Amino acid sequence: MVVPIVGEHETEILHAQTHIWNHIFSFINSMSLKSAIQLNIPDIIHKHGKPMTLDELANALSINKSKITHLRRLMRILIHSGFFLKSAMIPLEKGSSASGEGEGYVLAPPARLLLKDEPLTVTPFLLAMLDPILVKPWHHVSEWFSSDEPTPFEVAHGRTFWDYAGHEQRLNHFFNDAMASDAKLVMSVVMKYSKDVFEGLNSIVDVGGGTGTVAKTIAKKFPNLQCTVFDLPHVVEGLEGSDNLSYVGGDFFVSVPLADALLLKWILHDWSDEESVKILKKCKEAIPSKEKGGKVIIIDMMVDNKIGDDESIETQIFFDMLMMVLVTGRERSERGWAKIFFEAGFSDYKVTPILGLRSLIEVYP
Ligand SMILES: C[S@@+](CC[C@H](N)C(=O)[O-])C[C@H]1O[C@@H](n2cnc3c(N)ncnc32)[C@H](O)[C@@H]1O
Repeated sequence: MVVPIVGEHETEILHAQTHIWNHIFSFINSMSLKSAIQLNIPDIIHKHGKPMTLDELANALSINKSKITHLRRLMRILIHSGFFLKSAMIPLEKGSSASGEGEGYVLAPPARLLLKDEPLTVTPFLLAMLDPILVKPWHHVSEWFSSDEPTPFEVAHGRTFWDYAGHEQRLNHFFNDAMASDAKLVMSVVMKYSKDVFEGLNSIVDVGGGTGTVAKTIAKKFPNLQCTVFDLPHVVEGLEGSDNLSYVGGDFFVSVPLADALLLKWILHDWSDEESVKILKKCKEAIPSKEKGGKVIIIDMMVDNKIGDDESIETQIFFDMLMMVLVTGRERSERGWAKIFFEAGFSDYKVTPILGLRSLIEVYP
């Protein structure tokens, strides 16, 4: 143990400085990960099939030779943040310019979800959330607190997120791709553990269903169930349905297509309580009574402070801040959810916590 040679007061100050530095530079974790994805590092190491030396990685990346030692520094932070491991391997060949440690890089378990060909990849979500369009509003949060604008996004870009996505094709595409990638992961779990929520229905509308990843999964598993994807016109424009899948453009503040059940995945966390109650009231108008099987199925976060582990708590708080900065929404506790359900005239709900930080909530008229 190193005996401190400064007093208690100075030790405290120096600790405080480290804590602040650590927070100042937290973005370096996200940006380093983004660089690795853009360089295709997880896929290259995965395809290599065995531990990959720095030299082999540098060759495969065709980076400028003068950058090899910098690549090692990038890999070091990614090892520290748990995306790669170094495993002991064959000794280095003579003349190698690698670090001399005789080890190669392999993927750590979370990096598997960053592979491009992995069906449940999170890469499109990562690239979307760290795109300059979505990062810029974070520079305007303090200014937003003293402005009349509803969101920092509007301070930064002069219009709402949804309006911007309707006019800027690049944002529309990368955001829809991000949502589709998340929808695949979520549906893989829902179809395995909660498929029964769709049993007995004749029709379902995926409200704000994006480009239809969720609805396509349901339509395939339930060929007799009529599935409709309902979203803003610019999102569903030009998309082709199939026998039991169709696309409808519209605005859920105006009306929602009629169906036995409605699905709202990652919708209500985008909106304030007041706006969410309006959407839920439109949903209630579109479904039959509880006795006739009418229900709204919500897939969204239910904040639980007793969740226990620090990473989960911090991730819930990150999402709540994200909703504050990009849109007018929030993440809700069970109490927050119950409040908007009852205000919109629903009578009961059932929570199935099968999706990690998110839950499947059935809400009955
Ligand atoms: C966070 S995304 C969720 C997409 C999809 N449900 C998913 O989880 O993969 C929110 C969706 O709501 C749609 N949306 C926003 N405002 C809308 C409105 N007024 N009427 C219909 N859809 C809307 C967006 O276009 C977007 O596809």
